[in-house]
Amino acid sequence: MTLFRQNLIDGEWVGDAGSRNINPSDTGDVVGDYASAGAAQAGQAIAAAKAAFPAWSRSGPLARHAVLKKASDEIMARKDEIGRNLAREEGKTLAEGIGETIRAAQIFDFFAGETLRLSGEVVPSVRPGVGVEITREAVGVVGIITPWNFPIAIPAWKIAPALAHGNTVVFKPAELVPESAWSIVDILHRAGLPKGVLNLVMGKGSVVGQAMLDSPDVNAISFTGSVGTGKRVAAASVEHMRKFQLEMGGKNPLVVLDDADLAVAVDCALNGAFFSTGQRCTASSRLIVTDAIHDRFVDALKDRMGKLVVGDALDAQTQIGPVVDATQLKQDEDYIAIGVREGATLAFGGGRLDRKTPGFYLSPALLTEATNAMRSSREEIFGPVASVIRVKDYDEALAVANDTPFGLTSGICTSSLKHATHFKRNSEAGMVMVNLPTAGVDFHVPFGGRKGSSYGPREQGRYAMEFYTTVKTAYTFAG
Ligand SMILES: NC(=O)C1=CN([C@@H]2O[C@H](COP(=O)(O)OP(=O)(O)OC[C@H]3O[C@@H](n4cnc5c(N)ncnc54)[C@H](OP(=O)(O)O)[C@@H]3O)[C@@H](O)[C@H]2O)C=CC1
Ligand SMILES: O=C(O)CCC(=O)C(=O)O
Repeated sequence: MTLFRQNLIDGEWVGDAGSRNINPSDTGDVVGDYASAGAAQAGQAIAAAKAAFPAWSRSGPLARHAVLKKASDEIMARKDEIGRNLAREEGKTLAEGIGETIRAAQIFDFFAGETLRLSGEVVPSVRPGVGVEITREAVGVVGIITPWNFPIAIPAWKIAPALAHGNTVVFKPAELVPESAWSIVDILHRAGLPKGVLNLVMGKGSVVGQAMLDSPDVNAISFTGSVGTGKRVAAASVEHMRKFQLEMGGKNPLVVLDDADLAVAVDCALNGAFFSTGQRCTASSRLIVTDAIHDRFVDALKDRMGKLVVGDALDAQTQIGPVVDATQLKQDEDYIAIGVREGATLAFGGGRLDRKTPGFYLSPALLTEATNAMRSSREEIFGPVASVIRVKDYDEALAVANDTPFGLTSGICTSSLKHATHFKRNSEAGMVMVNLPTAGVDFHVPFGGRKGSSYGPREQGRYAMEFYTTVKTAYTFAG
């Protein structure tokens, strides 16, 4: 019998089956059927969150700590099962799926701790006899809209701080990956959240997401996804004068200098560009390589790419799973063709692969002799495709790295302290890596970028409080 999952609205599981979840490694495998909310149900979820807000925002830290800690413990205890489901619905490998599930458990644990670390300030006024208190309050109803590429970690790093700081939530996950989203909502619900505090509205972005954008009762929206949808979130949020936070694309550079350790550089490129099938906003899609190491780097990278095992995400041997769906596969292929038309050389991969099961398998692709002006070097591809751009020296590498509309992550492989230090200071990115892949970040420190990649306060770690709280300054005349 096919699994069927419903939406959670005001503490009740509701809705008829409306959308089917398919395994991208085997399109004949149905993960389950899922409710698909309409605008009316989105409205009910928002109303429930609004009604639940006064009590939840006044609940003490211990009540919030208990729920978040319990959720963390259950996610960790069920990491293999939840991680396997994640790999089955999204297509990242079993190891990546389990790793991401562990990361979600760690995030809930971190924010359980945050509930006990909340603090304010008491400062003397410039006026005698007056005291000033600076406190943080919950924002209200937070709309959370998430993408398909990190089906459990991204919902976790938005939902956990929202709840920890006393907000109520309306959560709309990506339609492609509802099982992971459903699992964490089910776990949090059973962990003891009062009704209405967390509402799940699976459904189409153009319907459910849009209803959230259009509602005056949604006080803040945290969004991760494409630049196009991010701009819609921004425009609608300005209209309603609400807080909003956007995490969007990247065109992240990995600079490889002549003095780099070749093995480290190739590891960083392979991991950053192709792991998770390149479907990370932090992926290294531009490999900017100085002249003297260029040919050795390309040869060594091609050699390693040739050994990558591309296959069914649930097969323990697989290193690169399938692309998430047919639309994304076509986008990847289109960009490879665009790169070649613009003059790059397809030095490795780029073709569809046949495997035992029908799936969206693409051989990781390397474009060489690329320039930074090519569309394939400027626009986010979001697949296992990287371009190598040859430069003469560090100065040119830095200029090319910064010449992009995006600014999420950047990386440099070098043994020079001088260049590493200069790059950390001068890279126009929110996160900078030295001798590390551009993708794969810690869960307890700020995450976010500059320019077209991000808007609003940082996510994750203590810095998340900036978005999920609002500051109040209170003056008291005590005589
Ligand atoms: N920065 C990142 O981490 C990500 C970047 N991307 C980029 O975006 C491209 C397209 O991916 P895609 O999944 O279509 O990205 P979208 O921006 O369309 O999707 C992200 C989320 O927004 C929702 N959404 C869609 N339309 C609206 C709307 N009008 N109002 C409110 N919410 C809406 C989606 O719902 P639903 O999909 O369920 O309809 C999903 O939950 C990728 O190829 C990649 O380049 C994609 C994912 C993550
Ligand atoms: O690289 C990471 O660890 C996180 C990437 C991410 O958040 C994303 O691709 O949306």
